[in-house]
Amino acid sequence: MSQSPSLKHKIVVTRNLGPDVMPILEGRTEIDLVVWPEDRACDREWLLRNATGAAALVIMVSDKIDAEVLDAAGPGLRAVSTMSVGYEHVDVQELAKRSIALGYTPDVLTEAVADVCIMLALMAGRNAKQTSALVNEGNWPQFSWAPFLFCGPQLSAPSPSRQRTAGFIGFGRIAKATLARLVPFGFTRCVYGANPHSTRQGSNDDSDKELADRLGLTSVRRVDLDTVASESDVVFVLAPGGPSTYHVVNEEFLRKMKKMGVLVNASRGTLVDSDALAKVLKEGGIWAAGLDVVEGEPNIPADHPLVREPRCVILPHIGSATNETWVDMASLAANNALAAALGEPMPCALRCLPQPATSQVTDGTEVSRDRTIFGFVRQSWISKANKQLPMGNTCCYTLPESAFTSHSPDVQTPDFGALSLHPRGPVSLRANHPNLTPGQRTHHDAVLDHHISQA
Ligand SMILES: O=CC(=O)O
Repeated sequence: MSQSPSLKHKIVVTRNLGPDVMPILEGRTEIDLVVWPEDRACDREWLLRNATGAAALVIMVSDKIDAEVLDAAGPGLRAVSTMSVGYEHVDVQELAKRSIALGYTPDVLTEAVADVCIMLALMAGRNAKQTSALVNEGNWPQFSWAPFLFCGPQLSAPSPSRQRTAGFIGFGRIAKATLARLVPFGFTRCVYGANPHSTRQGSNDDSDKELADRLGLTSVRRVDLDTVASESDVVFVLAPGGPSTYHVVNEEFLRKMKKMGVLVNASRGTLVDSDALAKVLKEGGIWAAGLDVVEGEPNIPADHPLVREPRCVILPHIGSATNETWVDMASLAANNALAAALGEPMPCALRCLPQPATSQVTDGTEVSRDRTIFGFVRQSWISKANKQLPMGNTCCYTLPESAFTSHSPDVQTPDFGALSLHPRGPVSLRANHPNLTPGQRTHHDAVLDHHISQA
């Protein structure tokens, strides 16, 4: 049966996802697809205008999603789907308040970003910026084979007695994939820390030991940030952005690093204080820095203090930019949006946020406060349902408090501690839909639509 246009689910996409991926959304008769038509970052005004009535938004890191956009979209918005693993550009608390889910794209980019971490460590340590510039400027003849000119610290251990230590701020999937790449370079030790505001203390000795054994390392240790700074030959910054990690790499941290140390940041620019880094580089406090991200990007002018530092290699946030990975990320972002719009569970949703696409119907007893994320009900649906649903059996929906008070192991951020805005406990609804049986997972809007059409 063909659907009338007004019943179609609107998906707004802020950047054309290319010929390999757009067909996932194009040609779906149930979808009203609206795509930003230009080959540049989407204008906010366009997004505000076009978001109206959307069931899902597919967005890029360059799109800021806040209350204004969510207001513009209206109560039908079920999910925001970002083509990224990071989501600092999305106001997750605002999403949580409105029970809007967030789709994102972890895992598929892990290897590509880990590759770039190694590339940046090598480029920064080995003077790639200055040396390639002199070739590009036609100055090779002046510098040919001057002894020690452009020497830098060797990434690989030059001998077994000179062991290398890798340091990480943030120790999630990308950090571990980067660490694995460092083993053939002769790195034998790893120290890692989260951020100074984290409430999580101490190592998980078992998993650290298991990782060390698996990779053939002498040790993997969770330590404080001072130790990460002082013991590491290369410090990799691979933690989520946001207020809790803002400027964790500040002048104090940098001053504790080894003079031959290299700093690599492939996560978010806000974790590193750019002015402090420029100052410490200029004064020789550390050897070099390799950055895929800079605070304030993409508006980094040519006279930015870090751009002017000869041993600061800067890439324009291309950590995940391989053909394979971007197709995978774009496909996942499109599939997340499609699933949410159709009322199905997203293939990859942020676990700390409500999952409005599905809910667990119980027999009326409170679902235990376990880690399940099913069962959270959209506030808009509850009020709509209370008005419109006939009364009958009781369905309870529970809020998993733990989802808001503990951190997802995926994201390792304490920001979610702040998401305690939802512990409003189980919500009871009365409905007499014949298909609502205890334990069943169903889709709110589908049930509601059914009721309305039966009424
Ligand atoms: O930075 C890129 C991402 O978050 O995917």
